[in-house]
Amino acid sequence: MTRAEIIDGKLFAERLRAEIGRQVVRLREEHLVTPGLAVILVGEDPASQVYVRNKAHQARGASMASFEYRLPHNVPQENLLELIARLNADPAVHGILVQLPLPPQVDTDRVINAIRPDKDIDGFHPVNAGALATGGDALVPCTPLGCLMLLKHRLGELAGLRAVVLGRSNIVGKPMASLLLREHCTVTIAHSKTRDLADECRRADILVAAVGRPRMVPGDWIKPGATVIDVGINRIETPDGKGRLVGDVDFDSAVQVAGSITPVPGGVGPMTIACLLLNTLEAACRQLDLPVPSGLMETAWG
Ligand SMILES: Nc1nc2c(c(=O)[nH]1)N[C@@H](CN(C=O)c1ccc(C(=O)N[C@@H](CCC(=O)O)C(=O)O)cc1)CN2
Repeated sequence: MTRAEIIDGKLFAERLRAEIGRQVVRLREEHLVTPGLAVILVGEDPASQVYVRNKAHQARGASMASFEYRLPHNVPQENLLELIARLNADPAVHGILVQLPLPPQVDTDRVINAIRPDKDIDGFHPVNAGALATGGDALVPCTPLGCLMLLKHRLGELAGLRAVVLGRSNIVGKPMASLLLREHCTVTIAHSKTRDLADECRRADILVAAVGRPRMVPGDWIKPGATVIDVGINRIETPDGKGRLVGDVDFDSAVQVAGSITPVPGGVGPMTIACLLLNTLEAACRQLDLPVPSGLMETAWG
């Protein structure tokens, strides 16, 4: 059996970010506007600190303005809501992101609902979630948007393909299913209560695994030649004590069966931040009634 093609999300994300950077410079030259991204981190979770640092760094790398807010883990919810209200009203800020997860004293839904929908570059606000589900103009959650870009890059036309999305979260599973439906795939959402999970997966031309369980999907759940998108980022123990990241798919067995597959790390993860920058650029253009640059993905891969 030949090995699957590895879908290089890191390279794709680098090229996409470079193209976003060129569009940001053009926006500044032609319209005197600099897209601004505000990132809020509550607490000291080590992984979240890394993601927030990377988001701010990559926003600056794409010539955007970046504003970082770090709040203590025990911050009262009201203080966080006040900060969001201030950023909602700030014309230099076009996109607002609150890094998840939040500590237990904070009601995540209240926080997400407090962000102005047109500045919600995570696409988590119910207005954006509803618009995506009903086929309207939405800011789309970054991870599923990144997955879709990788799929279109690999497969081109997706219409008619059978897609299984493993996982039903609001952040990945549900928006991923909506995006695939929008591309005219035949979509199944599978989850922990799905009967005959392995058989469901084996029917998929496209399998998106987003369950957060290390190496849950073995190679024999995969249809030969299928495209596998692994959203999982799970840190596991190793004998040397250093630990390492693995996905929700058992890469070593899956790579023998699939037609193409995203690795972990270096697959979907880097696309999440690139798509965040894309959403920030889009949000800035919409707020200022300027045309949203199109074809960025095609140009990036050009
Ligand atoms: N407000 C949000 N919070 C969270 C989101 C989100 O989209 N919005 N997603 C995740 C974390 N996340 C971005 O915030 C994220 C996760 C992983 C990566 C990434 O590039 N991963 C690398 C590996 C990194 C490592 O070594 O640890 C990879 O997969 O190659 C980027 C962003 C939860 N919270």
